[in-house]
Amino acid sequence: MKMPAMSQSEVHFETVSKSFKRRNESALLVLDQVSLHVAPGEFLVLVGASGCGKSTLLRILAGLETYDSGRVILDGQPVHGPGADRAMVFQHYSLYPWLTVKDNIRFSRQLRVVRDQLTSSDVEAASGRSDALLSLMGLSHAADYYPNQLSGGMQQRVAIARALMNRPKLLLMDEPFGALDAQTREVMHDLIRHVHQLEGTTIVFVTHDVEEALYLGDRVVVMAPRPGRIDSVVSVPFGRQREQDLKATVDFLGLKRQILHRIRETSGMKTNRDMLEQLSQQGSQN
Ligand SMILES: Nc1ncnc2c1ncn2[C@@H]1O[C@H](COP(=O)(O)OP(=O)(O)OP(=O)(O)O)[C@@H](O)[C@H]1O
Repeated sequence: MKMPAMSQSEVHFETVSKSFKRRNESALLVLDQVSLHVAPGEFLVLVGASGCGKSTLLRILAGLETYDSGRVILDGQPVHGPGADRAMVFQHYSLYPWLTVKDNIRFSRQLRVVRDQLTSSDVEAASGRSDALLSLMGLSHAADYYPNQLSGGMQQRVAIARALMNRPKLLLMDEPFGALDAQTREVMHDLIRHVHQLEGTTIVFVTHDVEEALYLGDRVVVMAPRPGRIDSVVSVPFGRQREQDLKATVDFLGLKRQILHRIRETSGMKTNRDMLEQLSQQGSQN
């Protein structure tokens, strides 16, 4: 199935800083002068230890969070709030339980049609788009199901289809597969890569899973915590045609090890062996 190519966003973070005020404590500097460029059509993945500011960076780009200084430029314009040019997919599926799969996917488009006072042919075009997305996501047979009749992987496919419905130029994904089992995640990885190739939209994707990051991304940005900053950027050298076997290759495993090492180094996390030794010492003292 061929779908019309979307336009693709370009993003510049320019020395962006963000802190959160805390009651009875000094403000928490969550992002410290972060600069980052996301090229049009790029699949960029953010990884890093818990609390290093990945979700905050994504939410700023979505326009859901403010920032204190610096600039976030999306297609030449500063970001000051959410917009129809961006769509976000979260870890939890957040579908409307009272709507069928088909209506969940069409809902945001219908709202837009009403708001923009578009014509009935726009509504028809929206139906064509939702049918195409249902087919792309392998959900045509489930168009009339309700969310509680779907597995987690199916629900997340609906959420992705819904996000794509308005042809966003930028798709923001915050650990979208974090709640799925390993097998379903693999299926979703190939699906989202296929969607990216077909639709061409720029994607910024947050994950804890380095294997997922390397399998999906054109580049992997490693962030470091306290304060949140960019530690390093890895250009993924595997081309865009990837298959699951790639994950077992020496080159893939080498890069994975290198990134995991950076995450451990920057987070100050102890290794498993350090922790086990500490626990066994505590055990022998008791
Ligand atoms: N609204 C908020 N108010 C106060 N502190 C916040 C708020 N949102 C996030 N934080 C803090 O900012 C820091 C960065 O949070 P963020 O969720 O961006 O990190 P993350 O890298 O995505 O973490 P994780 O991988 O655990 O999801 C954390 O210390 C978090 O507790």
